[in-house]
Amino acid sequence: MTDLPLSVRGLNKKFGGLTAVQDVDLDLQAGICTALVGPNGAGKTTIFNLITGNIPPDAGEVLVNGKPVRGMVPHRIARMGVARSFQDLRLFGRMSVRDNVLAAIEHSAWLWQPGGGAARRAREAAVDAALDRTGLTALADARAADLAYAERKFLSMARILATGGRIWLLDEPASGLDPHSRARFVSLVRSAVADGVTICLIEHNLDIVTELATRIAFLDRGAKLAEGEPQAILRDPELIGIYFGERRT
Ligand SMILES: Nc1ncnc2c1ncn2[C@@H]1O[C@H](COP(=O)(O)OP(=O)(O)OP(=O)(O)O)[C@@H](O)[C@H]1O
Repeated sequence: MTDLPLSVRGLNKKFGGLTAVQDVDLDLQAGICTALVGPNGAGKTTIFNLITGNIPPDAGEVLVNGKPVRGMVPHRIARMGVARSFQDLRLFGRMSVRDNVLAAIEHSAWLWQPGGGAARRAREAAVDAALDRTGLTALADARAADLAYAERKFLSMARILATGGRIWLLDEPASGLDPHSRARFVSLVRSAVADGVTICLIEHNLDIVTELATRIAFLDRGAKLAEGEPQAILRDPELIGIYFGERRT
């Protein structure tokens, strides 16, 4: 057993003959940002999918606050405080910005309760706070499909914020952002970390990784090759060679 917010032990996943995740151990330490770094196809998103119950592992265990989650459906794991974003965002395009955030709460959060004025006010307050922190208040009534690219990315962050989850799994949340939006994103994540949120970040931009991550787990072809402080990992010539495509034999 462990007191860590999130721990992964001996995780394995094959898709047909392809080993996507191989014997991965990973500990997310409380209140820091841990980055998963590795080339395309290294298994990073699959690890998120295994943690959140979106796909079942072939072997291994995921512990949330020390509790095994094997066999639980995704919304149950989300209610334990695990909030995630997807590369493809998965917004409801025809719904308003506000309703997108509300839907995230109602599907996954511990704030959700079936009824009652107090519960409804708590949900509305959580939505308002999330829109405020992501700079989307003025767009609350816009359709998600009508948002600009960066605004959609921030909407995805607002959905996470509103759940009140204390463990965030962020899958390339800053990809494609312009420099101004990227700086806003970095400051949003920093303030969450300062609030004690535990974050696991999949990110290809190593500048953002350096800015946000206290630890890096480096993956390649499903296996964790190294874990440590960013300075150590990002200065390792072998890992950097793998990252930029100089394949090992
Ligand atoms: N549902 C699936 N069915 C079959 N193969 C899959 C499935 N999901 C992922 N894979 C394969 O598993 C491997 C790991 O994929 P994954 O998306 O986890 O990598 P990644 O490190 O997140 O890559 P990227 O940085 O490109 O997003 C890849 O070879 C991918 O094609």
